[in-house]
Amino acid sequence: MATVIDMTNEDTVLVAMESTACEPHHAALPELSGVSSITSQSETNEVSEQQLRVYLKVRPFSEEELKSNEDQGCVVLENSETIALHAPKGSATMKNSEKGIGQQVYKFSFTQIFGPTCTQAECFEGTISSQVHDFLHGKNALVFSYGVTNAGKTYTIQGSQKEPGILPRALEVVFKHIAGHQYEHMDLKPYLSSDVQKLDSEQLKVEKNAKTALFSLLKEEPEPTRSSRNRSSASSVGSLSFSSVSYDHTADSVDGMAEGQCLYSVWVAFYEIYNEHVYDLLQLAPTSKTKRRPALRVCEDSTGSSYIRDLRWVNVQNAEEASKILHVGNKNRSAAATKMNQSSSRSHSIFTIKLIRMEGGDVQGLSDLSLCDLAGSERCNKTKTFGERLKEAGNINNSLLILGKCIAALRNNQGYRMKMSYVPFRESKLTRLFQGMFCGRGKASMIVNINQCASTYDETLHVMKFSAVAKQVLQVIPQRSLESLAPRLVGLDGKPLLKNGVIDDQAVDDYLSEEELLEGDEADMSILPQEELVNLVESLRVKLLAERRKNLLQEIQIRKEMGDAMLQQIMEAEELHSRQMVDLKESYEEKMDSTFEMYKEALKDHAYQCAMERLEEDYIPIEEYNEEQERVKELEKLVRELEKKCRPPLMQDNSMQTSPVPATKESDAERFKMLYKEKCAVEKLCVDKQELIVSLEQRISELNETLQEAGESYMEKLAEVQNLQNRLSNQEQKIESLQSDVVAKEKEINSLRQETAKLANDSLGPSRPRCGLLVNIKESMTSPSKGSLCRTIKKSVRATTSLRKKPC
Ligand SMILES: Nc1ncnc2c1ncn2[C@@H]1O[C@H](COP(=O)(O)OP(=O)(O)OP(=O)(O)O)[C@@H](O)[C@H]1O
Repeated sequence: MATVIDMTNEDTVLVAMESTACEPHHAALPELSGVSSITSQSETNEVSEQQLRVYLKVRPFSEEELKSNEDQGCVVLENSETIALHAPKGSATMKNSEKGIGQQVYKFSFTQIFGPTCTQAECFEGTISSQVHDFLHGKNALVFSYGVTNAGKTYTIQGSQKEPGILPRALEVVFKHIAGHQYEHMDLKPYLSSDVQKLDSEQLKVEKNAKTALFSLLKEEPEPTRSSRNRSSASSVGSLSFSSVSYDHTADSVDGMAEGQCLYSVWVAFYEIYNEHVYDLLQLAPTSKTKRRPALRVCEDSTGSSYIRDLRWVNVQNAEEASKILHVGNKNRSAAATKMNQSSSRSHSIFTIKLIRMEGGDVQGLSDLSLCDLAGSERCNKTKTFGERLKEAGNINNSLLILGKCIAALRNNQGYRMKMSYVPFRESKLTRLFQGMFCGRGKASMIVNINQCASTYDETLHVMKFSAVAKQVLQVIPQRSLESLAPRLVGLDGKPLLKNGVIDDQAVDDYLSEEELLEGDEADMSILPQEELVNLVESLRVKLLAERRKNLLQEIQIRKEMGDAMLQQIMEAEELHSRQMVDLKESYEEKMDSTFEMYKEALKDHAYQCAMERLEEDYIPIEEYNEEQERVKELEKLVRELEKKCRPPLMQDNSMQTSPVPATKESDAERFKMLYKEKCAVEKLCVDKQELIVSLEQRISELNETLQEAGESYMEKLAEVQNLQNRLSNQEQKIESLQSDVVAKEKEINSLRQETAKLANDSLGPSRPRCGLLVNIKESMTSPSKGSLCRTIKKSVRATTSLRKKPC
């Protein structure tokens, strides 16, 4: 049976969130389910809070999808706010739920759900029409469509020819609203994030040419503007003066603007964020294939608001012109996409409308409405993306992930928290650009698009979980934010315009020039007029003081709460400690008892063991015992017999007790004597034996001593023998060496003899003078007085002969 998880339950949502870590929510959060309209929960004098409005749009099945059995009842609309997702067979969700991870059915609630049969008009009315209304009244708004590829995001925003989406409808409403009050000149242009720039005639010309060139891309000239019909009224507008600054009245456009009349100027921009680069879709794409589109930089102005530097703003006079701009952008987008071999939107595209409001000749307000068509949130592995596509998918997923992180962090930070989470707005271009919208500069809303296809169920579920968290974000909207101040009007150089067209050099000199400020990506700032700055500083100072006071009170409260909590913790710890001590004592006592018992048992065992051992030692086999008993009996019998034998003389003694008494005494005395003699003899024998023993012992000790002496002398002799043996072996070695010497000498002598004989023979031949070693040897041999060699030879000959004579 399918288990149902209600995603309206916030905790369940948090558990279900896969990619975003969320902490448990605070009680101050409003109830999540059943939010169908603006639920402005808490309104103070300064700020109002509003839940982020998250709408759901369910796309109808296409014919192909129906043919390929995509309709498996995965999406069930329960009512206008609640939807249930049933995991189809084969989906990862179903497999996981079968393994006990996750659920088969998830329920989600939305601000409002638009089913497959809903029209674009109903969708517009139900979603952003109120935001468009706010935009017309000076508030900023952001709408982004979110969903997987092919879920209908672009269709929701742009729609088709027959069924225009929310963007053309918004433009329609805007132009309807300002009809008759349109400022038809282009000389007031949005500048930085929230300023207005006054263009001179040259710039105006450039602006007009650029617009014409842009429209020529569609091979169409802009149609005559509806506002031109109101030119008469606009021409009556008198001189323009601005809230705190005025500009030169010489500009022809502002001549004749009526005092108190409200006029509007509409500007649009269309750009995309592709692979973390911002591209202007209203700039002509480079014709050369190798040339890359120039990427634009995201900068910040003095108020910390992000804007895109060098982004093209085009003045539009009616909805048709605006939709043409949309077409030009789309064309550029698809041209770039074709170059990059794209098939579906792989970038986040943003269409922004800026509305400049002038009243009584002053620029009174500037508001913007951005519609962001996010790239599909599909996962890389599912879509089998590689190379460039993988990089794209990585960037898309990354920026969406960061958007998710920002939303989760914003959601976590709302309400009371000891530690605020870092909101990573700056980690992606998308979040960096729309940071202001989440920080009180306007209202944001999200239209989640889903299809009902079974094959994309898992991705759709992921999108729904993301939106479930997004829906919990509370937007804090200040009643009077910095944006509610009139925008600054700046001149060509970006410096504020002062009264009578004179630039306050002093004020300007106090600040860096725009160029200087624009140095570096982050340091792009503009200059505020001094008076406004003073006011601003004063209001900020008051705010700061109030904030500090609030913070101090909060800190005191936090400290108190922390103190209480710590005290509570200490008390609990103490209680726990004492409980642990008692437990420990009890456990030790138990342990001691058990050890005591153990020892007792061991002692018992030991005693039993000993008894058993003793029993074993004393054990006599029964046969032996019986034999012993028999022997005892025999001995007793023998004793009895002996007693019997002894008895007759006793009986005789008894019977003759009265007559022969002296005879008995005599015999006893004799016996005593005899016994005494025997005793003495035995004693003497004992003494003799004792003496013998002593003498024997003496003899033994003497023998021992002798033995010891003999042993010692033996050992000495043995050592001597050993010594002699060593010497003998030495001598033998010497003899051997001498023998070998002798043999050598003999050989030598033999050779000498042969030599001599040879010499003798030679001497018989012709006489030659005798010389050389052999002659000397012979001479020395013949005359013993000559040479020591002869003596040596003779000696060795004698030694050899004597040795030969001696026995070895
Ligand atoms: N409500 C609807 N009624 C009829 N057709 C729709 C509806 N919504 C979307 N479609 C059709 O579904 C298809 C996909 O829509 P779309 O291109 O808007 O999706 P997407 O989410 O923008 O996709 P991608 O992220 O790839 O750009 C289109 O053919 C579109 O016409």
